[in-house]
Amino acid sequence: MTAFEEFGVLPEIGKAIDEMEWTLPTDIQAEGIPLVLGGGDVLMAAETGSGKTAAFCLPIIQIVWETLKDIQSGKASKVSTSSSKAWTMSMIDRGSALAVAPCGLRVQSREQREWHGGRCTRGVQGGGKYAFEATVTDEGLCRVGWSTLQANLDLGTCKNGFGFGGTGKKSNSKQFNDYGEPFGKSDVITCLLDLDNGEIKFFKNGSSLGTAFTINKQMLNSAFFPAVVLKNAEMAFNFGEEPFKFPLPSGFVPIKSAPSEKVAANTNSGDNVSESGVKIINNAPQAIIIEPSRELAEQTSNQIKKFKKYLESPSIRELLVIGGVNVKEQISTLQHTGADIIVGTPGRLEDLIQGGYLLLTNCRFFVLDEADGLLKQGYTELIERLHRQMPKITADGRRLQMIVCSATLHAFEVKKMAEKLMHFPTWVDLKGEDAVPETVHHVVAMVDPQKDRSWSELRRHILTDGVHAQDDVRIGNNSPETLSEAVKMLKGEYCVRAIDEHKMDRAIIFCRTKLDCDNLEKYFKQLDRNKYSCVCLHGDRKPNERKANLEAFKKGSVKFLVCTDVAARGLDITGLPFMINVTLPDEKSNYVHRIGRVGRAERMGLAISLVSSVPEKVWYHGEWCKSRGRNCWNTNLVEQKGCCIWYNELQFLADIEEHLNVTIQQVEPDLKVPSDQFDGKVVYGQKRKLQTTNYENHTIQMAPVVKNLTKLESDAQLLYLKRHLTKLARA
Ligand SMILES: Nc1ncnc2c1ncn2[C@@H]1O[C@H](COP(=O)(O)OP(=O)(O)OP(=O)(O)O)[C@@H](O)[C@H]1O
Repeated sequence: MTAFEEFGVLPEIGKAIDEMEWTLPTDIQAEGIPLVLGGGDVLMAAETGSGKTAAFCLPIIQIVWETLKDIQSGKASKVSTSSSKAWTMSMIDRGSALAVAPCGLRVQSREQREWHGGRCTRGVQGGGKYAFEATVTDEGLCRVGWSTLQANLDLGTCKNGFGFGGTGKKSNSKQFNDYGEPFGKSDVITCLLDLDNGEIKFFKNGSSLGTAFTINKQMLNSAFFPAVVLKNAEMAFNFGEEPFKFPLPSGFVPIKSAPSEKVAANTNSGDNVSESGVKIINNAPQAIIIEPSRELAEQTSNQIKKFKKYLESPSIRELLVIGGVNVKEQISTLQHTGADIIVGTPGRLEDLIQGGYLLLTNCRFFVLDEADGLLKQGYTELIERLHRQMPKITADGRRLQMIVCSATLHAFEVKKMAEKLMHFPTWVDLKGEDAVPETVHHVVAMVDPQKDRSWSELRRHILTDGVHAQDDVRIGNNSPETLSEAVKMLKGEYCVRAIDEHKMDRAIIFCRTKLDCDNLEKYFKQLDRNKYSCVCLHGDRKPNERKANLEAFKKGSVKFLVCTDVAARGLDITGLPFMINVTLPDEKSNYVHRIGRVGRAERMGLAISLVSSVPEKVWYHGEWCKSRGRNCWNTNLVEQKGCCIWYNELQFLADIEEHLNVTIQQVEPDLKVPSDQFDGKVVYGQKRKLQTTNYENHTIQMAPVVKNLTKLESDAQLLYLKRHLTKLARA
């Protein structure tokens, strides 16, 4: 049995892991895998390079495969449907503060400022006349009526919801109009839906209040569900389980007596367990994994391919859904081959979902990798929208599981999102704060153009970004602009010096802008295209070039990868020894991610950040810049409607240090890293020699303890036997 199997992983997956020569799960895997297998929502916060990808991919692959197997063997079709037949208020399709009693026939909200609504587990469609009774059981504000599944839970505030409120108003599409009369505690409201004539009306304590709404023809084909919304109030429902308190007008029946062919399931609530149970639908995957970049999505998809290698009959179909690739191919795969697990970037995923090519009806895993990054990139709404469209209980009765990962999960946005979308999530948080792995040595080198005047004598230097084209920049003038230009020149020199000093033959180099990357690439080529062979990875490069460049770097056919933050997160390049930050990121979490490209999987890495001691004027093309930087040479400051800002790296350094609660070691401009600074024994890119690793030497570490325990157990057993035999002899 492999160590992974002891954590509940299937032997077939264990075999694939064995082939990858992973001996033991990392800490995050040991904690995370059982939690996901157990069915919970999990937030995984662990350092860069600690193996988070496998921590969520392995259990997902396993459950997806087990489900496929169940479907194949016909087990899934035996899923109980008894509860699904009940007419109750949904435990799932409801606002966060709406409590539903276990019987499902009484709801309450004690929220005083906001309205919280809910819908019934069943609805009706396709003609007929139906009714249910709602009784006000406590003081407060109530609105009750009918809505389709597309309607807001806040009944009456969109075109798909029709409500009658206690203040004597009817409401639809936020139009609140006088209707009937007010109602309150102990009043019984009969809600009547006439699908033959397209009418909704209400009775109060048996007296008709007249027609409240007429339903247009288009909407009449939709399924309508009993719905309610409350503000600090309570209501009880009778869908026909009990005799009604007041007689119904002729032709109307209690909704519970609707003929089965007219009954619709509330698919928002997962009460869509059909008699035939789970079905495989080609374009309705079981898992959606969202990644912030194409490269990362591809990497995760490749890992899944490796893990699922020995899972056969049925085999798992995974699909990569990223931009820059022909969408028609993705659509065709979805329609013809199908997909069980989708790994994708947000934009393309959304296109396919909105286009109806990708269905969320069977989705049981919703994974946000690099979640804080996704939220910071502005995908909060998209995530919420997708989450809303996913059934909260799957067709075989399992709850939708949401898994959220990052090395920097300690962000306000993440906590807010988790509170809103996740169901009692468990935090697997190994450090309790954002942290840098021990395997990364990170240092900063000050670039001070006032102390280091070498820039004034440079005969050859990096092409700078041109922000000072309109400024009076010249040697001898110590203006902020001149010093800023000097920093740009010096950074090119320091970067080359760092490479030479550490004899780097493999490094990832981060620049702030795409232009900075291009300029550094040019400079390297100008200096020596073999010694400093490099490729660029940033958003202006074509998808194919990006892919080829990353491949070239991974294969070692070029030494340096010059990139923007597009490559900051998640990229896993085995044994990468060095990383250089030409400019610090303004987002502190990105510092953690950037330096985390080295020091992964227990290998050592060195990260050097060049930090300007003076403010540097840089490009900043915001929404106001029509071309978003392309051929834009507006060197005015943003305050003057331009596209430049003054960048204060010292401040960013202070922010990073405060966030990580560390003082980052400073090195001299010679960029030597004192060997006694760390343990002095490291070879960057290789595993630590003298220290025991967390997982590789685990068995060796544990051996004496296990031996001791075995002896104690055997002693205890002998003692027991001796006593028992003595007792027997005495008897
Ligand atoms: N149990 C294990 N044993 C050995 N190597 C492992 C194990 N788990 C993961 N790895 C390796 O560790 C490296 C980092 O894993 P992964 O990319 O999942 O890290 P991560 O925690 O997601 O990092 P980041 O936060 O940067 O995205 C990969 O090369 C992976 O193959």
